[in-house]
Amino acid sequence: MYFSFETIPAFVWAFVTTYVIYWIKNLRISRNEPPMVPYKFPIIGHTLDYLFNADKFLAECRQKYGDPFNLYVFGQVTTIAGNEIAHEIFRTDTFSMTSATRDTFPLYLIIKSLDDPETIERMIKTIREGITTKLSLYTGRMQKQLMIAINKEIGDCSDPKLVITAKENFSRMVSRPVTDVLVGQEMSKNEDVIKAFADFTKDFTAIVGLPPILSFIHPKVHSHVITLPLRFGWNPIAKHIITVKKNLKPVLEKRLKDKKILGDKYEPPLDIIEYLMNKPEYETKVITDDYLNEICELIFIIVVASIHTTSRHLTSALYDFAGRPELWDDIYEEQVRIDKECNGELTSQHINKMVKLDSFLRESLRTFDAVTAVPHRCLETFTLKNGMTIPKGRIVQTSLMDIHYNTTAYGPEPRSFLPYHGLENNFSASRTDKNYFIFGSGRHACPGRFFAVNEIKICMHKIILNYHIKTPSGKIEKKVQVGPFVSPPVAGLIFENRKK
Ligand code: HEM
Repeated sequence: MYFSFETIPAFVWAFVTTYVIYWIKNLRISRNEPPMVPYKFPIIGHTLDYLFNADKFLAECRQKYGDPFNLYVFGQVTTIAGNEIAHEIFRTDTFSMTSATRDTFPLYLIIKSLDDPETIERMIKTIREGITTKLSLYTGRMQKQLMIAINKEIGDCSDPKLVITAKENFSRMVSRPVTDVLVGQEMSKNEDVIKAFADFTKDFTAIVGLPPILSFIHPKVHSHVITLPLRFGWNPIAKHIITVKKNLKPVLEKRLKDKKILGDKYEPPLDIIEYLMNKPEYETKVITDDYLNEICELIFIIVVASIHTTSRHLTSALYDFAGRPELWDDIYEEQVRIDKECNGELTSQHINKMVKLDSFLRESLRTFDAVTAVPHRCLETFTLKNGMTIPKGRIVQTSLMDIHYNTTAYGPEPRSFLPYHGLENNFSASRTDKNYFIFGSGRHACPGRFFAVNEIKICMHKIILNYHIKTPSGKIEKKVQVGPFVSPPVAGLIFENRKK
């Protein structure tokens, strides 16, 4: 094709015209839709308010326009659902979280089986049958792994020690029991595997976690550009999968061999790889590369869902504890009493007795401060009970602030930390309800929440028993707010051995 500099203006005009047509078309709001909040600047819409003033801005919109309302953010109309509407969105399969996160978190490019809806169903079943129903059998092992992790990552603090939590040490802490449960006790001794699981999500997010600036053109442009390096073979996180595959292969082969030799006398280890090997769809006589890939992909999807989430909330709960000296004695006393009762060997019953710690954790999860979370895409035009219509393709963001800080459920000061609200109202940390969406809601509510809450409780129980914990400022440390997203504080925590 002939190309000259004279053709450039033509290209620019074509681009601008296409874009303006797309923009006008995209902004067409049908009659029964939630109200569109007015904005000053075309194309930019509400993006700046959403990025730099999300909490206050959304609260003002909610007050003026009710629940739900529409914003124009990063070139897309987005519906914001709060405490009156969100449970309707979460209750129906017409809205999908998997579809909504496809463009912003394209994990399917690394883990190909994610493209098959059956994989998600299989994973959820695996978590429910292989972890949640067996949770009591894992307690001893989780405790052992967490003690190893605490000694390694925090260690002896005869003198006060500042531990920088923004490093990976807390995800390694969480990664140990997860490794034990997923790939077995033998592999949980392997530091490379623990590191591979701990670092996988962080490394993936580092590649794809750019602000969706190109979504102003189209969300697909953003997702295609951020994944370019992956598509062209630069895949720095493949090394984690290779590490796990290399170490997993001999373990699976030994299990197959033992089963063959021992027959009925074979004692199946309790872990997810054994659970999978006994499922008809994973039955095999030989560990081929395809087989290894299939098992590894499922394991890594569980890793992505579990480690980063749990370690963020463990870290945040430790900061919440460290910044509130008025709670230290009360919660410590509960841990001492339970420790004496179980002689240092926790069982599920003992974890259930940590009611103050559980209530404290629920409050830490409630006040985590993410403004919006858990986006869902509308798969078919949907009419809400109030008669409003959400069109096909629309992304609906959940206004966690509106749900978690509503005065009807949490009283006149819903933003204050109410450590025993859960205990007084019989709401455990893992129980979802319409005023507590940290684990989602409805049929797709997080299936790993019982495991996550147990892991955080065991870890906090052991840390509180062994250390005094303070913040460097002696006050409550601020979380890191980036637009509507939030991360735990980064000031570090000061640990000091308790005198026994
Ligand atoms: C504190 C830690 C965790 C938090 C805050 C968390 C939060 C969430 C949320 C908000 C959802 C979306 C729920 C919905 O759409 O209604 C979810 C889904 C999910 N979570 Fe978790 N999660 C955590 C830990 C875990 C763990 C440890 C596992 C695995 C062992 C896990 C596995 C999953 C899976 C498989 C889904 C998808 C469920 C579905 O689509 O049906 N999560 N999680």
